[in-house]
Amino acid sequence: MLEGRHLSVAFDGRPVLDDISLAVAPGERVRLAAPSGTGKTTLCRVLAGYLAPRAGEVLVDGEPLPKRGPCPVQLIGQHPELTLDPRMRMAASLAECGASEEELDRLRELLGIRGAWLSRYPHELSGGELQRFCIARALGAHPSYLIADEVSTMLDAVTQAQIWRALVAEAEARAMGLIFVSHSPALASRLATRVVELPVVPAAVRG
Ligand SMILES: Nc1ncnc2c1ncn2[C@@H]1O[C@H](COP(=O)(O)OP(=O)(O)OP(=O)(O)O)[C@@H](O)[C@H]1O
Repeated sequence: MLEGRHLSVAFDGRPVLDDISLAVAPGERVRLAAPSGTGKTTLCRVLAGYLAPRAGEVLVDGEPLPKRGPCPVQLIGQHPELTLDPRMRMAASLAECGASEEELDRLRELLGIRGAWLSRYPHELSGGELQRFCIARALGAHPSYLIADEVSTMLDAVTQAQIWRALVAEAEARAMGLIFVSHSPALASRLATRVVELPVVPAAVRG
């Protein structure tokens, strides 16, 4: 079980998340829904250990996220170009996730990553091509929970469908919990097994 307990976050003294709790079970596909600017990305970052909340805790099977080693919660964001080291060729970036060669071959096949892309640098690939690498890296780290924050916003419909097919197949095969943010109602209703509505922090609390 992935749990966020009583999470609060403020930026420059302005509360964005106020006492949010949620729990996601293995195999669930939970959509985080809320208006733009409400704190969905912020919550994703907290749940994956990228951002420390000012109050509350994140637990996986009752334990805090590890400080070292592969994180059981992997986050894929909206900006793959910001995630990858611009000085590393894609093959090296992909290998960083620690998966075996056999597993990397399988993930490349699953996500339609072409062999010719491996010797390139990030700036020599399109956003959609880069995103496939980010997804492969996240899956290669064998997370128990995967958070996908608007991962397919920049992709055409065919690529979007291919990537989501792959993500759902992996999630089902591994009983991996999936938390996702998508502004596409059609995609969201097809994928989600549950929807969590994030409350808008009222102005009185925001100050
Ligand atoms: N590092 C930061 N410093 C200051 N404010 C921030 C920071 N990150 C996010 N915010 C603010 O926190 C609020 C929530 O942002 P967040 O990106 O989590 O919203 P969101 O629900 O994901 O929005 P969208 O649907 O538009 O992507 C916004 O008002 C944003 O401007």
